[in-house]
Amino acid sequence: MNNNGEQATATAGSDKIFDHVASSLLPTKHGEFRIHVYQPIGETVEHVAMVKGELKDQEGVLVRVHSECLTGDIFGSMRCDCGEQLDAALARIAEAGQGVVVYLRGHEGRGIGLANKIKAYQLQDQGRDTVEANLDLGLPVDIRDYEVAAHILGDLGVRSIRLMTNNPRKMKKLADYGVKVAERIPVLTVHTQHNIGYLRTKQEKLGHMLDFE
Ligand SMILES: Nc1nc2c(ncn2[C@@H]2O[C@H](COP(=O)(O)OP(=O)(O)OP(=O)(O)O)[C@@H](O)[C@H]2O)c(=O)[nH]1
Ligand SMILES: [Zn+2]
Repeated sequence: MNNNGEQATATAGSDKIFDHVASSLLPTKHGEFRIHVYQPIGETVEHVAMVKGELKDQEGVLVRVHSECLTGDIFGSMRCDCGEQLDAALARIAEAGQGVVVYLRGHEGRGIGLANKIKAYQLQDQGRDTVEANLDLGLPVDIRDYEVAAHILGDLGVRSIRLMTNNPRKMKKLADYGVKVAERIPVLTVHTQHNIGYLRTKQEKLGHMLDFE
């Protein structure tokens, strides 16, 4: 489907990697968006693009590529800043009148899944940081891939993006998949006693650009 909900097929070159399976208007507390659902070929996971305004052939489109975080996005967990970042991104896009949040399912826990993330939280309560906890579980620190996000942006027709992120790895991966990242826009959220350790580890071990002591 294109931005107006008409049927289309997502391809990059000749390699079709997903079906664009559904699209509808979606009124939200940030105003009206169009929601698009994408399903990778042969998978059951459903990714989402929340689109505001016309994106086709546009330069410098505001984009948030957001990794699913059930605890933060849905339940308002204060262990991380995901929910706050998602809300801030939707608000900023609404204010600009144009942009998209690409919401990546299957990215939970930086790719290790919900149960493993919760196991990691338990280890964090025993003093490990977010990186050490994954390693203690015998799991990689971050196995997220952004190819599908790049294809979704291609399907929406954006020419270049202003990416709302603090994560340089995400920027590089998207660029490696052919997305023209014109600018990075920091997504700064409030530090609390609950998330300060998580944010500090992101800054010190994962290279996130977070400007605090
Ligand atoms: N394994 C693990 N994953 C976590 C933890 N806290 C949050 N996450 C996951 O981390 C993902 C969010 O990634 P982050 O590294 O926080 O941020 P980012 O999206 O890479 O970068 P930004 O664009 O700057 O937000 C979500 O999928 C969360 O479920 C944790 O303690 N352990
Ligand atoms: Zn989170």
